[in-house]
Amino acid sequence: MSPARPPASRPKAVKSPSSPRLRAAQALEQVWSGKSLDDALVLEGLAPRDQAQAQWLAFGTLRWGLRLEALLNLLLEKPFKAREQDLKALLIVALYELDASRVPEAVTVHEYVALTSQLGKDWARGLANAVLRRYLREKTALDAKVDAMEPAVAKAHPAWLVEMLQQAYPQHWPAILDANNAHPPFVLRVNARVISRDDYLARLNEAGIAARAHPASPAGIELDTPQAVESLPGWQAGLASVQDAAAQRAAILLDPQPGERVLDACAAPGGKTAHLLERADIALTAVDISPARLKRIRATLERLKLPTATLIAGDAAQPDDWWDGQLFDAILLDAPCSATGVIRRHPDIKYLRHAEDVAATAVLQQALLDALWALLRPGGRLLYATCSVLPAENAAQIEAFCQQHKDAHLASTPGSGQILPGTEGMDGFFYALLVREGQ
Ligand SMILES: C[S@@+](CC[C@H](N)C(=O)[O-])C[C@H]1O[C@@H](n2cnc3c(N)ncnc32)[C@H](O)[C@@H]1O
Repeated sequence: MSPARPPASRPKAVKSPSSPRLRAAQALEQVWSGKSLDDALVLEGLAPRDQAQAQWLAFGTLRWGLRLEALLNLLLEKPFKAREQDLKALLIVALYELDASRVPEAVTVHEYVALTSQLGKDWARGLANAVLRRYLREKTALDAKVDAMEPAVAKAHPAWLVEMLQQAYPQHWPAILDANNAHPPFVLRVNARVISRDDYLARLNEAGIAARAHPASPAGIELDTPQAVESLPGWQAGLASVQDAAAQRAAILLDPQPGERVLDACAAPGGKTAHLLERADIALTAVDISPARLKRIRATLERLKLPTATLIAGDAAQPDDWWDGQLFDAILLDAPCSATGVIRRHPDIKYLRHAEDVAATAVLQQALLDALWALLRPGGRLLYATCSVLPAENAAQIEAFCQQHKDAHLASTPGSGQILPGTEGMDGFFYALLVREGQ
């Protein structure tokens, strides 16, 4: 009698797969469970080309995932079980790639079918093959079916956000959804301390990088295609930074004057801190609650060769813990917010934010405003900023603040107010410049 054969070993899923497609699928699965895309997408160990593909797939899949999930449901006889979320994520990435890439479809299907084995799910090869081939056969009809579903599904947004946008912008909400699904432009801010915009445009031109002056920001330059920052002329010498034109408005609106004491209250990673220092010689204090993020400010100021600022890890809503008691001439409060204005840059927001977060964030913003107002000298100005499009965090927040603080006056400065995503190519932002009455 021959000895009993050992049971056939089941293939095991690979932890850090070499396939960029699997890395994107893993990232999607982790964002579903609450991780940010920055933390979820692991690029280590991939060649630069594969890193770019993993990023392209992860961003595209998160941008359109809520729609692709509905599409996948139309293709399945029964939904995936909890232990099959890895397979579900892989098929959603596959549907995105089949729709968005120019790789021959048969090759793409073949690749994804093979990847089911790397998940340790050989049994799913037939299923993946059938689902993806049926999608290709019935694409037009299936896409039309999803187009006809409610806007939250067809335009891939969470239903709560669509409802809030419809309420706030009864005319404009469809354009906001479209802008959130568009690819963001790659925008630079030229360091005005060391080079003019025209001269930096000439440097880009010499380097063969197509770019033009941004119409919405005096220091802004928009590139035709995104670039690795290290390949930009004078990057290490601090000639330029990456920053959307809407974010570039903060320093312009606060307009720091030489010698002023300025507080940047929620400062990390420091894009606006640096811009303030590029515009004037000021005594700047930058506070952020996250010590890890505060380190990034230091690195940014060093690269840009800017004068030092006082950097403090602290809670801006509890100034007694860190304030030296001297009033500020100007304060920037770039408050934590829903980030609903920058979804085109951070599509994971569609999964990570929830309706109840908006009210909770508004409470935090109010506490920050109240605490910081007491630090402003009479006649001084506080610029309140968010990258949100929701009135509860913006206009309604400021209206309530002005009602409760009779010494607060809302300045009607051009360029302030609500910027909707896509307006003049910008991210969605909100600015309110408050002046404290008195001398
Ligand atoms: C919108 S981001 C600021 C972006 C920054 N101004 C820039 O331009 O690079 C908000 C920041 O607020 C910080 N933050 C959140 N709650 C805070 C608090 N209570 N006190 C101070 N900082 C806080 C977060 O760590 C985050 O870095």
